[in-house]
Amino acid sequence: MGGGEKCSTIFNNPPNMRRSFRRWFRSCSIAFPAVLFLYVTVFHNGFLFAAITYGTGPLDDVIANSNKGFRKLLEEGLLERDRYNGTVPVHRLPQSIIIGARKCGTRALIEFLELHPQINSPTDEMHFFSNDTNYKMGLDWYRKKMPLSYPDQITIEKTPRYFISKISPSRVHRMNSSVKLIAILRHPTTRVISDYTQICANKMAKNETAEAFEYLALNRQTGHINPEYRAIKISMYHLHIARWLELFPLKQLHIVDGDNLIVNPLEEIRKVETFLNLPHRISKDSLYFNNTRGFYCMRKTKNGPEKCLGANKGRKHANISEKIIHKLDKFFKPHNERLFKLIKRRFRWR
Ligand SMILES: Nc1ncnc2c1ncn2[C@@H]1O[C@H](COP(=O)(O)OS(=O)(=O)O)[C@@H](OP(=O)(O)O)[C@H]1O
Repeated sequence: MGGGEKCSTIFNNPPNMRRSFRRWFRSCSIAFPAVLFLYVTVFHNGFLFAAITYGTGPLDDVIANSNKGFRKLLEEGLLERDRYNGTVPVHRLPQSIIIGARKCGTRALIEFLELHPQINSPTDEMHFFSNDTNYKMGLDWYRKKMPLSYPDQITIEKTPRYFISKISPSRVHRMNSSVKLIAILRHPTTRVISDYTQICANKMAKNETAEAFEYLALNRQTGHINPEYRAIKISMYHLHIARWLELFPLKQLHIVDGDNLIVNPLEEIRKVETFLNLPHRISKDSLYFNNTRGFYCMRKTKNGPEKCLGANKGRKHANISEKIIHKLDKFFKPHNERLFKLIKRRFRWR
């Protein structure tokens, strides 16, 4: 009879039933939207959560960040900091650009600079200003490719191609005429050989044969240096620097000594920190000489993991005869002089 009793209690006691149903309905009407809200905001997009909780950054950026999902952002520890300073990390256009030159140490430079807590950079080269297809995507596309950063951080992009690209200076200038430009240069002959070595390595990887250096670097009839060989053209630095200096004042261009970056990276990095108006935060603890690699490598934290650049940096150079090296050095001398005049600074290149 127990079951019957239960049924009868319910059916014979309608006010009680209505009261418990109302109580149940009321708690559901509060709990259900709350659970739904939490699910959608915290686990699904993060955008609403970020917008409501932090709500200080431009909506566009909050939406862009939400692509990563709130959990991902938390993993990266990015939003953790916001709890303290009330800001949201956003994608910013670079305030500084490493424009090249190719094979002068651009990768080492950006990786070393990344050790600075106030410097952020995208992992890849953007080729935004030098590539028409990318450029047509617009500044907002470019901006969203930049890493998230805080107001006290500087975003730096590096694309060595900008150095020789004729169109890049005016496009960069249009984006921001006060952007800080960083160029890194190395002995022009060493750069040519490094460039050729890289092209040989790429060809070998594709099972193709590379032409001999002398065929490329020398005019086949006269035996003189061939200024049309691309690797040689890039090393005629004044041609390219002049294009940048047509639009930007010299004080807005810092030139890193690529040869010194190899042997004394901290000295060069400190100069860049000063140029960017940043405190010196990269110490000798973060950079150490790796005997096996024969180059400086990095440590983000004192006992943290070590990181060296990939095997495609610091390859054994192709064997070039002393005679051709001498010819190249001689060829570059007047070009170097023109560069020194332009930049009001000399390099001790032989
Ligand atoms: N710390 C450290 N580790 C490894 N390599 C270093 C380092 N510092 C400077 N370099 C020199 O960087 C040269 C490659 O230059 P880039 O990074 O500009 O090359 S690239 O244009 O991006 O391909 C590369 O040139 P090669 O030695 O000719 O390969 C290196 O000499």
